[in-house]
Amino acid sequence: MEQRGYGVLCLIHEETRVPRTGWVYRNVEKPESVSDHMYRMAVMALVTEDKSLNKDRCIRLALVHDMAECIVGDIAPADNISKEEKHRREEAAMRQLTQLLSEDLKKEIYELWEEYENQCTAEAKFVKQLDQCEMILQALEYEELENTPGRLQDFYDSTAGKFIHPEILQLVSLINTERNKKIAATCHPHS
Ligand SMILES: Nc1nc2c(ncn2[C@H]2C[C@H](O)[C@@H](COP(=O)(O)O)O2)c(=O)[nH]1
Ligand SMILES: [Mn+2]
Repeated sequence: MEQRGYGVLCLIHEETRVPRTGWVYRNVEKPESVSDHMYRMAVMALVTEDKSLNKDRCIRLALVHDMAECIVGDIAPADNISKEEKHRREEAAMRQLTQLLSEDLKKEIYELWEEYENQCTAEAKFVKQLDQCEMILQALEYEELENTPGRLQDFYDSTAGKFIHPEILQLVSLINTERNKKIAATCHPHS
C-alpha cells in the first residue's frame, strides 16, 4: 500500500468514533458507530443466498456507502438537510478521501460510492435495503437492551414498505415478529 493509502485509513478510522445520529437523537446510551453499521451490513451481504447478485460487489458497496461520514458526519432526516446539500457535502468528502489514493483505487472507490448513491444497480438497491434492515434490527436490539419495547417506532414507520428483496423481507418479518412479541408482553404482562 502506498503512503497515500495510509492517509485514507487514518481518516476512515474516524468512523469508529462517529456515533449514528439517529440513535443519538433518541438518547440511546452508547450508540453504535457508523463503522459498526457498515460492518454488519457487509456481513449481511456476505451471507446472502441470492446467486443473481454479485455478492463481492454488495460487500464492497456496504463498506463504502457511508464512507463520506468520516468527514461530513452522519446526517439524519431530523437534521432537515436537503438531499441535494447532503449529496453535495458527501460528494466533496468522497473526492477529498479518494484523492489520497492511486488513480485506480480512486476510480474504484468513488464509483462504488456513486453506484450506491445513484441506486443504479440491483446490488446497490439490495444494499440500500440492507442499510434500512440493519437499522431496524439495531432499533430492536436497543429496545431489548433498554427494555423499552416499541420506543423506537419511528424507525419502523419510516422504512415500512421499503423492503422488496425476498431474503430481506424474511429477516424483516422475523424482526417484527420478535419485536411485536416483546410489545405484546408489555401490554399484557400476565398473558
Ligand atoms: N430517528 C430516525 N433516524 C433515522 C431514520 N432513518 C434514518 N435515520 C438515521 C440513521 C442514521 O443515523 C442516519 C442516516 O443513516 P444512513 O445509513 O442513511 O446514513 O439517519 C428514521 O426514520 N428515524
Ligand atoms: Mn448507512
